[in-house]
This record gives sequence, C-alpha cells and structure tokens, in this order.
Amino acid sequence: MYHKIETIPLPLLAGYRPGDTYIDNESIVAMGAPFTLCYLGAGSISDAGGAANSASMPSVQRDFIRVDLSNYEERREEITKTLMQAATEQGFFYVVNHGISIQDIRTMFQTSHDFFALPDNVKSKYAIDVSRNAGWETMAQIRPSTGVADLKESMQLSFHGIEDLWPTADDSPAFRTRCEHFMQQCNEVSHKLLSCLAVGLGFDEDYFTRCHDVTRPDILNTLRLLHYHDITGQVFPSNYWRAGAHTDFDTLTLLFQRPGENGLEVCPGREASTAFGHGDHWTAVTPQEGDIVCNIGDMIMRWSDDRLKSNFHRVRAPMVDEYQGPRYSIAYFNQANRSAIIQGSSVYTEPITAGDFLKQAMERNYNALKDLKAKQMQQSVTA
Ligand SMILES: O=C(O)CCC(=O)C(=O)O
Ligand SMILES: [Fe+2]
Repeated sequence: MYHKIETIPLPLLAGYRPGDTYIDNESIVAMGAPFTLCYLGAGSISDAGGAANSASMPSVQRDFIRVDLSNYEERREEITKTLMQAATEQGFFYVVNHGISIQDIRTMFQTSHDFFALPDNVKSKYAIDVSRNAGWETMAQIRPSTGVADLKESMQLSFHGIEDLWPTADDSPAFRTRCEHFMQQCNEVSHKLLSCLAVGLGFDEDYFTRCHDVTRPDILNTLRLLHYHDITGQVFPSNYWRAGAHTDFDTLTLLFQRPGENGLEVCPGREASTAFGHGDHWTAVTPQEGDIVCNIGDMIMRWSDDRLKSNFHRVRAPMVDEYQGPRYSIAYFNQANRSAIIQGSSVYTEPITAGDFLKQAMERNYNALKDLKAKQMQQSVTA
C-alpha cells in the first residue's frame, strides 16, 4: 500500500510523459476513504489545470513582516497593528520572540527525526486513520494542483482520542511527552495571535480562542511532523513536488523549519492569477532558526469575510545543483472545535460548523482531483 521514493526507477522518469503514473495514486483510496487525500491539509481549488514546474525558481523577492511577541501583555496594541497588517496584506509572516526556545524546537526536530528513522513496518503500526485525521502516511497525499503524491511522509497528532496512534515508548521513547509539551507551547502562541486577530477585526478578545478549546474532545487542532526524503542525485518530472501548491484549510498554521532545508514558497496576498498560482510570482520563505512561519488558513479567511488572506504555498523539490538532502518541518494547524460556528458578518453570513466547513473543503478537493485524473486519462488516450 505504501510507496517509497526509492522505488521510483530513474530510467522510467527520464522517459516520463505527462499522464504517466509511476506511483499508484489510487492506493490513497485503498487506504480507507476517498477523503484521505484532502484531509491531510490542502486546499482551495478552482480549475485543476496544468502542472506547475517544480524546477522553476521562485520569481520574486519580498520582505515578510516580522511579528514580535516580546512583552506581549504590555505591547498588545502594537502587536495587533503589525499582525493585522501582516495577515491582511500578506497572509504569511514570521513570528519572533514567541517564547518557545530554540532548544525546545531542536528537541522536537530530533524527536521527529528519530521517529521517521524507524523502519516502515514499525511506523505502519501507527498508520493514518482518516476518520480521525491522525497517524502516519508516506507518499500518500495527492493534491489537486499536481495529481501525484507529495514526495514526503508525515505523522499527524491530536490532543484527544488517539491513544492507539501514539508510538509506544519501546518504538519511540519520550515521543508522546515531547509532542504533547510542544503542542501546548504552540497552542499558547496561537492563542496570543488569535486574540490579537480578534481585536484587530473588531471582535471580543476571546472571539476565536473560545472556539479553539483544546480541553474539549472535539478540538481539531493537529500537530504534523513532516519528512521530505533525501533525493540526492534524483530528478523528478515537473509535476512532482515535495508539497504541491495548496492553501491550508485551517484558521492559523505555525510552521517550524530548519536552516538550510529550503523549498517553501508562497504566493502572497492571493495574488495568484491562475489555478494554484501556476506561473505566478512565488517567493521563497527562508528558514530562520527559532522563528515561526505563520500563515492564515481558509477557515479564518471565511470567518473574517476575506479580510485575512489565506495564500497558496508549496514546497519545491530541490534541483541537482542544490542541497537535495532531507527536509524536516513541523506544522501546528489551528482548527476550531468541530461544533464551533464559523460565520462572517458581511459576506459569509451563512453559519457553518467547523466540522462541515472541513467536510466541504475535502469534498471540493476530492472532486477536483477526480476531474484532474479524468483530464489526464483523456490526454493520454488522445496522445
Ligand atoms: O513543510 C512545509 O514547509 C509546508 C507544509 C505545508 O504547507 C502543509 O503541510 O500544509
Ligand atoms: Fe500548508
């Protein structure tokens, strides 16, 4: 059921024709439910047209706003102002002096590294459960922007209801304690940001945070450990990405990267003029140790009547003359409690629960992927 990147034969790739399939993309459906491919993260769809070129370089250099959370209580007004500018104009920004130490971030990366270093037959004991959106997957997430699986593996964790999916102490000592500690730390930072965003939008300070209550069993927040494989010396067809272009479904994502492990790119301010930003102006989001890269997701974009911007982003597969070793990243996705009502005040006034919002987003993604597959089939028949 799982596919390792090493099993993709290079000679075949050299002779690749658009529409050929070297990874059994349908295995994703075999894993459990058609929604597998969507729930792992990614987003918006319009026309799932041509493939983006993984080998193309980001085209525009932009300066991202740095939101400084130091002396949070005293500086709330100033932080709110900067954050609102970052969230409404760019949607992607760095958060600094957030209170999570570099040592804690390094420990979390080490924990992630050690988990992914386990053999696949051990990790598969914790295989993803689609209904809970938790567990381990490898080479299984297919985005409508590419139609092929991302070149990566990931482990998703939640606050509640995943007792059987936490690796045992024998398999991965201290994994659970460290992840839970890190999730709490991410949650504290997230609440600071969410309460400033609420005030900035003219709501009560706890307008968003009370709907992101991690003590309640229906919280949908997720910690996702990511490992993009070492691809040294390998070349991939242009529609293969470490992570294909997407927006996040959530409210707010905190992303941790390691210096030197580049590849994340963003198309800020929803500037994309084509489906998934293909051919548009992308900007590299360079890792800076200790800083958190933060992005606005689709759920809060709707909640704010589109004032806060959720942007396309992607992770480029490095070229042969670049560092092609592994990339590790860690994402903390904030998503409102399943029963929380997402309702705008001017544009999106129709109430929808967070649970239904996600279901609809997944359905749209699934249908877009089906359309893309049909189009590819058609092309290969007529070629
Ligand atoms: O690994 C990264 O840098 C980005 C991951 C991402 O965008 C996602 O998982 O939604
Ligand atoms: Fe993302």
